[in-house]
Order: sequence, then structure tokens, then C-alpha cells
Amino acid sequence: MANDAAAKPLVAVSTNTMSTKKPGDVPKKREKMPKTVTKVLKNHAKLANGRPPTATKPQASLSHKKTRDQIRLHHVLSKQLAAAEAKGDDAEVNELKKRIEDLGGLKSYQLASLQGQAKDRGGDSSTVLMEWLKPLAAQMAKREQKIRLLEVGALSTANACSKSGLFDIERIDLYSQAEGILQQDFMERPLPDSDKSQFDIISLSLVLNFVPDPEGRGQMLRRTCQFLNKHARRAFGEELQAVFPALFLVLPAPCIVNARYINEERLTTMMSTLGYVMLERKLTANLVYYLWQLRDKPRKDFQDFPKKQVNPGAGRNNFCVVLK
Ligand SMILES: C[S@@+](CC[C@H](N)C(=O)[O-])C[C@H]1O[C@@H](n2cnc3c(N)ncnc32)[C@H](O)[C@@H]1O
Repeated sequence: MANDAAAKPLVAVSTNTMSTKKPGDVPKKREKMPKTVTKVLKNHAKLANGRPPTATKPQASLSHKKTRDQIRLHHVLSKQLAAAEAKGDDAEVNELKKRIEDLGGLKSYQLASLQGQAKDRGGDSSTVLMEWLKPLAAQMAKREQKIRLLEVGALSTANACSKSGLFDIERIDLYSQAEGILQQDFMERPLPDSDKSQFDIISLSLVLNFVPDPEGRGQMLRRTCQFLNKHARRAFGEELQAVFPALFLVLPAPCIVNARYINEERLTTMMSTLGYVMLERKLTANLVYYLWQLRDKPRKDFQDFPKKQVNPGAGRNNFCVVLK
């Protein structure tokens, strides 16, 4: 594995494969919704009225575009909700909560996300983690005490890392959809009181972009450090020591390659102030995957990452992580 982020040049991405509306874009209130999103809302309204949708396919066969629109609208409404809450605008808060409910709430969002994990849509993101860890699999399998993984934002207990049998996994999600997934907010999870309740690896796949505000995203990244066990690695062999403790981070690609307030350089600098070093990265048209190793103590004195344009220009999205 490459230990030097700089040794890994940015892969060129053809932006024309991406939609011009980026996940970080927050449309103004009452922006005209994409047709499919309107349809999704109408169907939910029909259900609410006790009438089954007639010409609608079951959710399991949501089209790719519908799935994407539903996920995107959920993100947009969540961001608007966070802004309204911050302003203390109760009427707006109630209306936005109602619109999120009409959309099917977190449950429908998760169904759409699961749909996005289907094999024909690129498969689940943990296959990339398993690919990266392949050279370590034999060593990991030999261990009496398995590598401890905390999967934050877990939708299923049957993804590639679960199937590998190489980990002792704790799965959490704001809304648990299956046995084996604890319903818990990572930001409220009690801090570990000993090395034993810490982890060797945390997975944050498509979770950071779910957090509606930039400060909250910074806090989530900072919090990962408190859950990783830096001491356990002393007992690891050399190869495992070179990787763990680690953070597997997955984001929609536009959050990094086409955002006004963050790019890979800024993310890497931000992560380094938290003590992380990039080991792996992979960029596809839709997603960017990273594996970071936690090596050092966080440097609070260097954590000064306000909302600042680093990649100005029209057509950029507003995804941002603030770390202060
Ligand atoms: C887009 S889904 C991603 C699911 C899966 N990890 C994947 O890669 O497809 C995001 C999930 O993160 C969960 N989530 C967001 N913030 C969370 C938090 N603070 N604690 C636990 N789960 C969270 C949401 O409930 C949602 O189910």
C-alpha cells in the first residue's frame, strides 16, 4: 500500500458523466423538483391516503434515476431542515419535517440507498475495502482476536466485509433495518472507556455527506479518532501495523472533485491534523473511496478549517467540512 498521498495522482474524472446538480447544492426553498422526485412524493401521498399506487413498480425495482433523485432530495431537505433549526424557524422546521415524512422518511431513504448498493449498480462500497485488505486477509484470518470493525451507517449485515468473516463487527445506524444493526447515533455513542471498547477500523461509507451541516461533518471526523485503538497495533505483525487503526471513508465523488469549499488537498490536510495518513484512494465516476491510517495525536492547534472557497467557479457544489 502506498503510504504517501502525494504519490497517488488524482485520477482524471470526466465531469460530464456526472449530473450538473451536485449533492452539496442546496436549492432555494420551493425549487422545482425533478419529475421523478415529484412522482415519488405523489406515490407517498397516495399511500398516505390509503390508496395503493397503481402504476408504480415495487420499491425493490426503483430505477437508478429515481433512486438517485430520492437520495438527493432527502439530503437537500435535511440540509434545509438543519438550517431552519439553526435559525429557530419553527414553522419552516415543521414544514420540512413533514416533507421528509411525505418522502418516506429515513426508512425510504435507506431503501433507496440499499437499491444503490445493488450489484448491477456497482455493488456495495465495502468490496473496495476488501480489495485493499486482500494482501492482509491471511494474517487477519489467523488472528485469535479478530480485527474490530465499527460500521457506522450500516444498512445490511450481508455486505462484503460482513461476508468476509475477517472482522468482529459492530454495526450502528440512526434507523436500524435489520437484526445485528444497533439503532444508535454515532455522535451520541458513549465514548469508549477502555482499549477493549475501541476499534481497529471504522467504516464511514456515504455517511459524512448525510450529515446536514459542515460543522457536524468536522465533528464526525474528529470523533472517529476517539473510537480507534492506537495501542492494539503494538500486538500486530508488521503488515497489520502498517494499516490499522484505520478509517474507511466513502463519499460521492462530486463532494471532493467538484466542490467549492473542499478538495482532496484540503481534505488530506484536514485529516492530517486529526492524525490520519492516506493509505489508499480510489475515484470512480460516482464515488471516492479512502483508507486512512490513524498514526498521530490530533493537532487541535492546527485545526483551522473554516468555510473557505478553495475551488471557486460556477457549477461547483457547496459541500463543505468545517473543522475548528
Ligand atoms: C447513504 S446511507 C449509506 C449506507 C451504507 N453505509 C452504504 O455505504 O451504502 C447513510 C446511512 O448513514 C446513517 N447515518 C447517518 N448519520 C449517522 C450517525 N450519526 N450515526 C449512525 N448512522 C448514521 C443513515 O441513517 C443512513 O442509513
